[in-house]
Amino acid sequence: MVKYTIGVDYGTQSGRAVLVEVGTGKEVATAVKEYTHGVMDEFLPDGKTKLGIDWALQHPADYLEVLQCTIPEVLKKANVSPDHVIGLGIDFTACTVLPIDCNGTPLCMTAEFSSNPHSYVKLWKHHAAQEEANRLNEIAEKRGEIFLQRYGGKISSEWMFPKLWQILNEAPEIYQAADQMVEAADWVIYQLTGELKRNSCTAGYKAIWHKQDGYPSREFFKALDPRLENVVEEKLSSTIVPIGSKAGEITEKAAKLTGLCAGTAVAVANVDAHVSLPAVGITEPGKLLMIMGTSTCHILLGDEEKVVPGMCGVVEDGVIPGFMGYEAGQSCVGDHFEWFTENCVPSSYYEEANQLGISIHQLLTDKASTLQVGESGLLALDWWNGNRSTLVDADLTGVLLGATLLTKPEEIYRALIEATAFGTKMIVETFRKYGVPINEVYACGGIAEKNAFMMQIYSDVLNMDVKISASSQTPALGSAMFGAVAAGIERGGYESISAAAKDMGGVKEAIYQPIKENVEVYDQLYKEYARLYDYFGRGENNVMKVLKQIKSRSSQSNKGETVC
Ligand SMILES: Nc1ncnc2c1ncn2[C@@H]1O[C@H](COP(=O)(O)OP(=O)(O)O)[C@@H](O)[C@H]1O
Ligand SMILES: O=C(CO)[C@@H](O)[C@@H](O)COP(=O)(O)O
Repeated sequence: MVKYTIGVDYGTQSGRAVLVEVGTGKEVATAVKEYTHGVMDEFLPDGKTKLGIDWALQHPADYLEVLQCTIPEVLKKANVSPDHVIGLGIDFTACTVLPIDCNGTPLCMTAEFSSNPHSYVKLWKHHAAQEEANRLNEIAEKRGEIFLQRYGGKISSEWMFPKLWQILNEAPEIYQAADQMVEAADWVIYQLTGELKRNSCTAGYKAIWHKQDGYPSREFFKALDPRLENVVEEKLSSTIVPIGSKAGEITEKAAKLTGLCAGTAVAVANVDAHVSLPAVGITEPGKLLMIMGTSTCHILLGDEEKVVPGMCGVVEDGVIPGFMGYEAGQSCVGDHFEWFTENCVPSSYYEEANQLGISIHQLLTDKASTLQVGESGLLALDWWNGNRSTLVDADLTGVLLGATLLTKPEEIYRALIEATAFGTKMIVETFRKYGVPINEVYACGGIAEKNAFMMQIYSDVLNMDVKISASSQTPALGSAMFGAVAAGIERGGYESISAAAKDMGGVKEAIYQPIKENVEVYDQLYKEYARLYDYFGRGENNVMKVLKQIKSRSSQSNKGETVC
C-alpha cells in the first residue's frame, strides 16, 4: 500500500500544504490558503489602531485556517484516505513570535488584549526592535559574550530577544500576562499535538540557544534590563527538541480540524529555509541553497564552526544532524519587486500585461530581458527592507543610482534584480573569505520557480552554475520528509532525514550556466556595488539613519492617533 506524508509551509503571505508519496517524493496534491489577515503593517484588524514604523504582525487564527482548509483539500484532490497518511511536518518563517497564556491561547485572541498590538504575532520582518537590538549588541560586545561570534558579530532585530525586549519596554502588561513567548512554528505544533515543544532550529538560529551552552547567562540578560534576568525560566521554559524528532501525534481535536487520523505522527517544527536543504537532496557541506521568495535565505552545511561576519548564525545540527548549519540572508527580494510593481509602474504597463494575459512581474521581466547587461546605466542597493547579511542592520534603506529622464520601469526592475544578485555575491564571498567553502549553488522557492531570467542573472553575477530544486514547493516537501522521519521506519517512513533526502529530494535537469560576456560586465558593476555597500553600510555616510530618525520624529508629531 502506498503511504503518504504531508508538509505544510507557512510563508509570509500564505500557507501551503503538499501531499507527498513516501519513497518517491512525488507531490500528489497541493493547496494554498492566503492568510485572511495578511501581513498587518499599518493597522490592527479593528482598522483603527495604527501601527508604528517598521511593524509587521500576523494573526495566529490564520495559521489554524491554513490547516483547516489545505489538509482536507489535498486529501480530497488526491482522493487519499487519511489513514494512508503516516506523518505531518510543518515549517515556518522565523523569528515569528507570539505571547500565549497558560492554556496556549494567543493573547491577541483574548478580549482583554485584542486591541493591544504587542499581543499579536511579530512577523520575522517586524523591524521595530532595532533600538533593542543595538543595545543588546553593544552590551554583548562590551561583556565579551562569545555567543556573538556564532551570529556573525550581531544579533538582528528580527530575532527573538530584541522582539521580547520591545514588548517589555512598550507593553509590560503583555510581557507580564504572557505565560510563554513562542515561535509560531512551535505554537502550531502545540495545537496539533497538545504539547509545547520548542524546536532546536528556531531556538538555535533565532533565540541564541546553543546545544552545549544553552541560552546566554542570567547575568547577560540582567545587564540588558533587570526585568529580563529570568526571561529564559519565565518565558521560554519548555523543552527544546532536536529537529528530525517526533513532536507527538495528532490529537482528537486536531483530527477534527485537519481531517487527519488521531495518532498520526507529527514532526518537531522547522524553519522554511532550513527544511528545504534535504528537499533538494543536499546532505553534505559546500553546497549553498538560496531559498528565494519574499526574502532570500542562504543555507549551507559545514564540517567546522567558523566565525563569519554578518552571517545569521551557525548552529550544530541546526539543519541536518551531524553538521554545522550556516545561515545568511537578504531581507528584501520578492518584496522589493512587489513594492516596485505596486508603487512605480504606470497603468499602461498593467493594461499591456492584461492584454497579454501575463503578470506584471512577467511583463517587466520580459522587457528587462531585452536589455544588455549595464545598458540602463543603473545600479541599486537592495536594502528596501534593511540588510540582514552581511551588515545586520534593519535601519539601512534602498538606493537607486544613475536614473535619468529616459529611465524605464523595466530598467529599474532589472537593476533591483541585479542588486539582489550582488547582495548574494557579497554573502558568498564573505563565507569563502572566512573559511567556509561554497562549491555549488542551488535555488528553490517561488522566485527560482517563476523567474528564469533572474536565475540566469544570478548565475552570471556569481559566475557559477545554479541548480534548481525539482519541487515547486520545496519547503513543504522538506516538511513532508520530516513528517515521514517522525513516523519512523516502523510506520513506513524513514530512520533519518538524510535517508529520506536520498529518495525524495532532488533538482531539475536544466542548469543555469554563466554567460561569459555577461560575467565580465557584472564583475565591473559588482565592484561599484561593493563600494556603495561599504560607503552607505559601514558608517562612512550615515545618511540613511539620519533620514530614518527625521522620519520617525516627523511621523510621531504629525498625528493625534495612537502610534505604537
Ligand atoms: N515572476 C516573478 N519574478 C520575481 N518575483 C516575483 C515573481 N512573481 C512573484 N514574485 C515575488 O515573489 C514573492 C513571493 O514569493 P513566494 O516564494 O511565492 O512566497 P513566500 O516568500 O511567502 O514563501 C513576492 O514578494 C512577489 O513579489
Ligand atoms: O528568516 C527566515 C528563516 O531564517 C525566513 O523565515 C524569512 O526570511 C521569511 O522567509 P520567506 O521570504 O517568507 O520565504
